[in-house]
Amino acid sequence: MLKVLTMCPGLDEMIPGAYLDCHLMVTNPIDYVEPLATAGASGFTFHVEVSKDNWQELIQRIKLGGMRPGVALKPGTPIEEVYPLVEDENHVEMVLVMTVEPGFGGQKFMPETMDKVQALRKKFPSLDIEVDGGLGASTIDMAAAAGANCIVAGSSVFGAADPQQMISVLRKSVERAQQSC
Ligand SMILES: O=C(CO)[C@H](O)[C@H](O)COP(=O)(O)O
Repeated sequence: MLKVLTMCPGLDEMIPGAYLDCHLMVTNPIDYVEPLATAGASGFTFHVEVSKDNWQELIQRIKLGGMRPGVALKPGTPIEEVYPLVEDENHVEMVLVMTVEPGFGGQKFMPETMDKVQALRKKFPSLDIEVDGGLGASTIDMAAAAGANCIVAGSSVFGAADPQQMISVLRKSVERAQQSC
């Protein structure tokens, strides 16, 4: 069980123009909508596993807070669980397919999660699909080919001798995959 929570009000002003993509691995995401809106978050991604009863209200509140709603799912959660949230009139704008168990950086990419990315891309050709966990030079092509277009990368970028070059490797892989569609 993780207990660490850090909010940084005014982050948007400290890094002007940055897209602040906030993924909440918490039990009650609705409690954090207002604090994150105040902190200047751009995107608010909640977990489908804890939002079965209130995702419609959550999406509405996130939008009212001026943020972009996204939904995340853990490796063991079937992809079908997010379909209603993408298909609803008031829908999420991004799906985050976790490619490791949520919790910590530095874990090993789970290739079996790519079936979910593929299914999602086939059903929703223009949806933003994010992947998070173990993404780096040796795994990015798999994720990009499956249809992911938003990449969360920690260890591979911050541990690289040249972080900018690593970001470019990740970006080019996604661009190549998109061109070959
Ligand atoms: O927090 C995470 C899991 O909950 C992520 O996997 C993390 O942010 C990305 O780290 P890495 O690229 O090292 O896997």
